[in-house]
Amino acid sequence: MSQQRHGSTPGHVRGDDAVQAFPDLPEATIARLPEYLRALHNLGEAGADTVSSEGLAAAAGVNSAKLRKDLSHLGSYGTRGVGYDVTLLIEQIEYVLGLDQRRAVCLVGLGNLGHALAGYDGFASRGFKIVALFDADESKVGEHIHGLAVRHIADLGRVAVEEKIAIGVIATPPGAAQAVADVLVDAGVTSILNFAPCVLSVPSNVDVRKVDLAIELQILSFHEHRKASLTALPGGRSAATAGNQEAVGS
Ligand SMILES: NC(=O)c1ccc[n+]([C@@H]2O[C@H](COP(=O)([O-])OP(=O)(O)OC[C@H]3O[C@@H](n4cnc5c(N)ncnc54)[C@H](O)[C@@H]3O)[C@@H](O)[C@H]2O)c1
Repeated sequence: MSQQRHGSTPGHVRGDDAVQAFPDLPEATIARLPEYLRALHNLGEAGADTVSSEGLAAAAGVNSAKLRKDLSHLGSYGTRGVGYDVTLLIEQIEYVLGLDQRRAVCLVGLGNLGHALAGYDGFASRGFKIVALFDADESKVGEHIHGLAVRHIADLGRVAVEEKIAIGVIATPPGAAQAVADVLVDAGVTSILNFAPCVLSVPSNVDVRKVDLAIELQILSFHEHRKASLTALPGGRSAATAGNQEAVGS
């Protein structure tokens, strides 16, 4: 997943109180915090009270030096010989990510992808509630998907205010995505997750994150290409010993 930046202050993520409280938090660290959180939740569910930096790094798929540096930005250093308190660290990361407040999400475009996203449990279990669905196709309006009725995109402005929508997810064809982004922005939504393969133009106070699985596949294709050229080198140097793991979205 990539982030579109806006405005005259590159690197500054706007509209997020938690991040404003940590102005020096590097973007790459922010991107890894959800990985740590997921690993910590799994460890907590497995009964762990504490975890070493090596244990947490392995569970999150990063190296432990990077993890310690990331967590030091939050003022979290763990206890020598004991490690990090799992519950405390979960609370701390949730606070930084602003997950202590439940954020209402709307989804625009209820085609193949939109249907799958609307039924995805992973949003609710991680603190995001899809409160409204919108589409421009009259034949879809009124359809119930996982308990929510699809509304017409023309109602988005009113519903966004009523439901205090914080984040808009775009799952329309790329040709419609800019118009949908404009509607979201006019409705006061300042965070957009864009699944359409296009660049959106938005005001400087709006944050856009883009998800494009095809780009991730292209990056993997590059690694395949590189591995093939390395094994073809004289001496057959293989890259297979140094696997790289990067979360989709980082
Ligand atoms: N990010 C990814 O990895 C990924 C993966 C698959 C698809 N996609 C993208 O997601 C988008 C949706 O794909 P899909 O297969 O679900 O398409 P789809 O054609 O099945 O669905 C698109 C939906 O958007 C609605 N729509 C069109 N214009 C609209 C508008 N102005 N306002 C509101 N709704 C509108 C349509 O009525 C339809 O229901 C596409 O842009 C596609 O390229 C991204």
